[in-house]
Amino acid sequence: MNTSISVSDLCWQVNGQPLLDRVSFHLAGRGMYGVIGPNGAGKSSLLRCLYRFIRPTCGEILMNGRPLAMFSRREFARLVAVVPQELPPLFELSCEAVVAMGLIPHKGWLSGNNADDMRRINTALGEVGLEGYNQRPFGKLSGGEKQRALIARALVQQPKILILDEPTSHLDVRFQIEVLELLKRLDVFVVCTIHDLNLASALCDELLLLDRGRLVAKGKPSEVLSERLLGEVFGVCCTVEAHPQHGNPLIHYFYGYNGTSEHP
Ligand SMILES: Nc1ncnc2c1ncn2[C@@H]1O[C@H](COP(=O)(O)OP(=O)(O)OP(=O)(O)O)[C@@H](O)[C@H]1O
Repeated sequence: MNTSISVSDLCWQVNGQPLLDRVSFHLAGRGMYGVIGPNGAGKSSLLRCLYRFIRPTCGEILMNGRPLAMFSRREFARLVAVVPQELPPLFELSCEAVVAMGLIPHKGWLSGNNADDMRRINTALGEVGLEGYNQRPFGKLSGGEKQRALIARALVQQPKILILDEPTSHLDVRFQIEVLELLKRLDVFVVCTIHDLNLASALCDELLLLDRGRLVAKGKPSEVLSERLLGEVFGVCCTVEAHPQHGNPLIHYFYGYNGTSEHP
C-alpha cells in the first residue's frame, strides 16, 4: 500500500488559543515533505500531533487510511520513527545503546543484539558519519553528533514514515546537506521541519507553509517559495531565482529591511 498521511480540519487549542487552526492536507507516496514557517507558526505542534505526542482538540489524522488512535503502540512504532527537536538526556548510555533503541519495536526490550542487529546499528552509524562511535557516551557527544546518533536510531527502526523536527538544527553545512540527502535517498516517507528555506527548496519534494497555526500554502518549492509569500509570512525582503544546479528557488535576502518598506 502507498504510504499516506491525511489531515482534516486539525485544531489544537491551549487555553482557548488556537495554535493549530483547521489544518488540512493529504500527502501520498514516498517523498520528502518539508514543514516551513516562522517561529511559533505551529510546525512542531503539527508534528507532535502526527506522532501522537499531543492529542488535537478536533479534526482527524489518518496514516495509510487508518485513524491514529487505531494503532497499537507497537504497530505505531513500527510505522513511524521520530527524531525530536530536543536532544534527550540519555547521558548514561553509549552511542551504540542509543541507536539500538530503534530495534525495540521489532524485538522488545530484553533481547540482546545479534549479529544482524549489530550490522544494522553499524550501517546506520556509518550512514550518519559516526562509524566507530559505538562506545562513546551519548551525553558527551557534541550537539550535531547527538542529532546524527538520533537519526541513526530512527534509521535502525526501519520505519515507513520518518518524522523529524529540525533534523539539521545542530549540524554544520556539510552534514546538513549530507543528512538531508541521506533522508531523501531512503525508501521512506519523510516529514520534517526545516528553517533553512534554501535547503528545503533544494531537497524537499513538497513544502507545507504554516503561519500562525494555519496552512497557508502547499506545493512544490517553486509554488510555495515566492517573493510575495516569503514577504507576507516571514516579513523579509528577498528575490528568488532558479538555482543554477537544481532549478528550484534560490532565495537572496536583503538586509536592513524592517518589514515595512518594499526594499532597503
Ligand atoms: N504545550 C504548549 N502550551 C502552550 N503553548 C504552546 C505549547 N506548545 C507550543 N505552544 C505555543 O504554540 C505556538 C507554536 O509552537 P510550535 O513549537 O509548534 O512552533 P514552531 O513553528 O515549531 O516554532 P519554532 O520555529 O520556533 O520551533 C507557540 O506560540 C508556542 O509558544
